[in-house]
Amino acid sequence: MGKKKKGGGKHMLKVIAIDEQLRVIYEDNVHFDKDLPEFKTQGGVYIHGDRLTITSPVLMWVKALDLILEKMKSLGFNFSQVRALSGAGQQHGSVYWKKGSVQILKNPSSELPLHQSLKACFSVSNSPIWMDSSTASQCSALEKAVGGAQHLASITGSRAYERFTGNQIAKIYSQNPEVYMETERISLVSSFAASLFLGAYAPIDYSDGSGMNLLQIWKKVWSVSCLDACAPGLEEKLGCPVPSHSVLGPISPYYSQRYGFSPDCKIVAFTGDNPGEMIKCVRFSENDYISLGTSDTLFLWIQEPTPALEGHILCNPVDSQTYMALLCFKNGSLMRERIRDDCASGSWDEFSKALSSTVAGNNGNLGFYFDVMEITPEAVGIHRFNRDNQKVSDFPKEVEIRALIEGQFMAKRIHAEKLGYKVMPRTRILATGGASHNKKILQVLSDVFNAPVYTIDTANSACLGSAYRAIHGKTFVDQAGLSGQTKQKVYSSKEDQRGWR
Ligand SMILES: Nc1ncnc2c1ncn2[C@@H]1O[C@H](COP(=O)(O)OP(=O)(O)O)[C@@H](O)[C@H]1O
Ligand SMILES: O=C(CO)[C@@H](O)[C@H](O)COP(=O)(O)O
Repeated sequence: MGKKKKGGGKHMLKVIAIDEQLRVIYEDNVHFDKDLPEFKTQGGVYIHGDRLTITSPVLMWVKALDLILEKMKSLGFNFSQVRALSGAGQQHGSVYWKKGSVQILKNPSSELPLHQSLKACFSVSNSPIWMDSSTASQCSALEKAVGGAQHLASITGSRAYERFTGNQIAKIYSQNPEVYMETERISLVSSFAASLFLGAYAPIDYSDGSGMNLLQIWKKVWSVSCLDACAPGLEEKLGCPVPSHSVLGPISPYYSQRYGFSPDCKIVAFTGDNPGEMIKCVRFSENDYISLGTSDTLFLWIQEPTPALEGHILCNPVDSQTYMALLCFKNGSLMRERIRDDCASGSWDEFSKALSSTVAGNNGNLGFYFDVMEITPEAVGIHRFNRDNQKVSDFPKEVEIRALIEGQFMAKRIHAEKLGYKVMPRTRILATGGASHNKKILQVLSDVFNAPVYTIDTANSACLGSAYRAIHGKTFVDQAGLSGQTKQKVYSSKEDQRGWR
């Protein structure tokens, strides 16, 4: 069974149950705004007056869990059959447990919904989440304390980001030291949800822990210099990080008494939504995954990462010896749509025809297209260069279309390679999102990466990934046949078409 504290956003809690054949046998969700209107959130969050501070009420998450379990019970779901349970939560968000709360967490009354027992357990009632960008000063201080942005990236996999948990904790400590002192444990959203099932503070897993600017990703221990730069006594409040597939222990007796779970049901470490999605999409083999949705996101399997100022390196949730790179490009589909409207009369068919009528390499014509400030790299504007490397102000329409698509994919490959990514003979790219319906676009992707491209279905990815990890954690991976994957090979690179390399 897998649970996830978001879903195509951060606005719902989802549940999926799978059987031994990995078939989905139950699926449901609780929508925070609609099903829990008493919290008055919008999209599951509160946007504060400064427009920078963004939080979610922690008790809303607990109440959502009560609601979804009650719903399953009333529909006759057989909890006693659940052998293992895991989950994924939006990355970076943090939960602050008040001193003494562990006793309540250990032993809540099975007569009451959990949110009633836990209502006084949180020293911060509104949890900072990944959308928050109010910690610019803490980010500069952290980079300065450890010797610069690149040095921080070399330790933790990322330079300082405002949403990353260490900077959020530093802000709470500097603004409310008494609240920080009153806190006995700090959880990520993922380890918080795991704690609710475990009836004890669940450890943070390596993969989600890599989104904090605090974990030394090589030795997989907290970095003392980062901890010290954020707040005093932090190590104790975080607990020891663990591998993402760790079995944390049996489910809390509360769930056996209230819902009929077997006392043998195991809780497998929860992780972040992006690592969870990686697990679902690549399953347990070394694939790379590109989501071509509103924005373009790359999830890459990396053996020897070289953290850079752009992009994130996280510990790999599937294989603790390797890493995953996460790269996000804001100018994805909306940029493609704009060029489609300008150069192909708003028609994807015409856009595709332009790609077919031009040659790979675009006769040396190249462009960078950023209608909005890009994340990777931080740049804006449209920049075109001809075969003589001269800046030009426009291209013929079909050259423009190819320059856009080749430019977008070359940027992805170059930024990925900066992070240590290597295209290998075994490289396979799994593509998803709206633009993955366009085979001409996928052909360019395949040519640029010189690797075969497959399309995959990613509905409920992070949630399903959690359910797979529940099985993975219980180590009956082989019996369950987790190496299979429903996907469709759509395009081969030119080299691949000549035979298997
Ligand atoms: N045939 C197509 N060719 C290229 N892009 C497409 C095509 N069909 C849809 N898209 C793009 O897919 C985008 C939506 O992708 P989707 O994965 O649904 O987005 P989201 O990230 O919001 O989930 C649209 O913005 C659209 O530009
Ligand atoms: O900040 C990040 C990744 O670094 C986000 O991906 C969060 O993990 C939540 O994302 P969505 O709910 O929008 O997918």
